[in-house]
Amino acid sequence: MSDRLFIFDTTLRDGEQVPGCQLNSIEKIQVARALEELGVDVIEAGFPVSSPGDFNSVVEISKAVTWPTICALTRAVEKDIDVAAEALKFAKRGRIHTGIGTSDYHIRYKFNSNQEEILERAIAATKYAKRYVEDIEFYCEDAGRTDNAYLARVVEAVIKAGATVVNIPDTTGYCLPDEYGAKIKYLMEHVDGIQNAIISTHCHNDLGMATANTVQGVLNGARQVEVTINGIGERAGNTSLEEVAMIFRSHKERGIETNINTTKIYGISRMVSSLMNMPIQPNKAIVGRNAFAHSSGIHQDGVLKNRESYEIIDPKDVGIDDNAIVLTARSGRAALKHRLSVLGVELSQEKLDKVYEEFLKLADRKKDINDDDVLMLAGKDRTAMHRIKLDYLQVTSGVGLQSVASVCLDIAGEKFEAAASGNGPVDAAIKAVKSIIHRTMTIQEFLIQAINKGSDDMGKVHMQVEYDGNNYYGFAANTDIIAASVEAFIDAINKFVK
Ligand SMILES: CC(=O)SCCNC(=O)CCNC(=O)[C@H](O)C(C)(C)COP(=O)(O)OP(=O)(O)OC[C@H]1O[C@@H](n2cnc3c(N)ncnc32)[C@H](O)[C@@H]1OP(=O)(O)O
Ligand SMILES: CC(C)C(=O)C(=O)O
Ligand SMILES: [Mg+2]
Repeated sequence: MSDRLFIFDTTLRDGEQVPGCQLNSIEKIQVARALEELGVDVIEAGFPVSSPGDFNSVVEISKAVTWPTICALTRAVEKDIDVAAEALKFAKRGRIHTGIGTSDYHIRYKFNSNQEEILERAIAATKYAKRYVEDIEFYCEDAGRTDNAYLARVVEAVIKAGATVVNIPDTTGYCLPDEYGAKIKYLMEHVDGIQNAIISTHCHNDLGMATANTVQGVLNGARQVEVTINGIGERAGNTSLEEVAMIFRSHKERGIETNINTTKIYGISRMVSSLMNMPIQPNKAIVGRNAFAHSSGIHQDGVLKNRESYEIIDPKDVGIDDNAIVLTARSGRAALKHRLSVLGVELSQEKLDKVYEEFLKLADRKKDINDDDVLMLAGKDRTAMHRIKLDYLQVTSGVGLQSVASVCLDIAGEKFEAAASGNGPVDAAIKAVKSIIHRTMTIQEFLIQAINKGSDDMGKVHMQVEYDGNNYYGFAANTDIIAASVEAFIDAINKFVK
């Protein structure tokens, strides 16, 4: 029998506290709907007393979302609780999340108070919130640095006062995993009435231990975890939802189940990153660009033989189409052969060895080896299937001269000629091609690179052409860089002229 772990997402509250990550109501609704689809149990939608905008977002999210509980944060202050209750009035299931700092740091310096007074304020706030909604969560802020015996007294008192969930935040990310786990265990064993409430974790990542602490909390009895997409949150962030969901999915033997549809993880991760303008570090677990990318030969060989040699998660389980075999100077023949085979090229071992030698020379100079590079090294003519081909090109250019180009295109076996002048030889040749093709196309990017050193070098051209609202990519390599430019342009055109 598995135990159900409730997922409380606070991307829109703790996550949104991060400088530069503020969202407007429309964006918050978009994220809230995606969280609902992902299968979270609770969405912490905001801190309504903090501003009219945040109040309005909680109202609108409450209307937009159907089944997850909508939670609003407050201080242990009556006005905050009144405003939160008002903001939650459209929620099908509303929760008020109130609380106060319980560590000596908070009691002495933030509140200039003492433990008994804080205990009274905690009870009063819980009772006050209970007048509005049944579901009350109480947070003991800085519980990570709160003495366990006092913490147990507060937890017991707020459960008696009506709290349905008690949150034990490691607000400053200070705890070690065994220490945090022991804290939860202590509460499970010492609080009278603990069975009447769910214990929640809320861990920050200041020492990079948010996820480890959360897991220890769960293994010692917590049944709700407070998490964010991509681990976004105050300072170094919160525990990331995707990590917790995948940890318990990967370790079924621990008997913990969530309602998360993990195949939605990657999509919402990208959405949050782009709406909040918060890039994801490439090596971020589960959702980083490199999380399923293999770039060294021994790993690539192992993965190609059996994915599980180097992958503990199937990328499809988190909504990523496939893993990536990235070709670099650390790749071996197995990876090169695989990429060529995906591109429809099969080589004998002898030819593969030769191409591999050239590949290594190129990869030492160029970090990113793409399909076009690989095909070029294998000596494959990518243009064989093209409908439009460059038949001939003649250009006059020089200092003090107007550049003029004449081109002839072979379009499905028929020849078309044109000439044009331009601002340089490439411009003249491109204009001549355009006068034959008659479509509105714009060159968005144009990159010329040398492959080797020396004046007899091949020039490689990458071009991005915009047509009818879409971007098409063209590539060509030639010792004549003007010819390479025109060929790259024609390569891009062949992608939309069928
Ligand atoms: C750990 C966390 O993430 S907690 C959530 C953090 N999020 C936020 O703070 C965002 C929203 N905050 C806000 O919009 C504002 O801070 C408000 C509206 C809550 C309060 O604004 P102000 O009235 O101007 O107070 P200010 O922010 O300067 O100071 C906070 C006050 O709340 C008190 N306070 C802080 N936490 C609590 C609490 N849990 N319960 C009761 N009082 C609290 C502080 O002691 C301080 O009171 P004081 O001025 O009497 O010393
Ligand atoms: C408001 C509380 C739950 C919080 O965010 C924290 O303690 O980190
Ligand atoms: Mg927090």
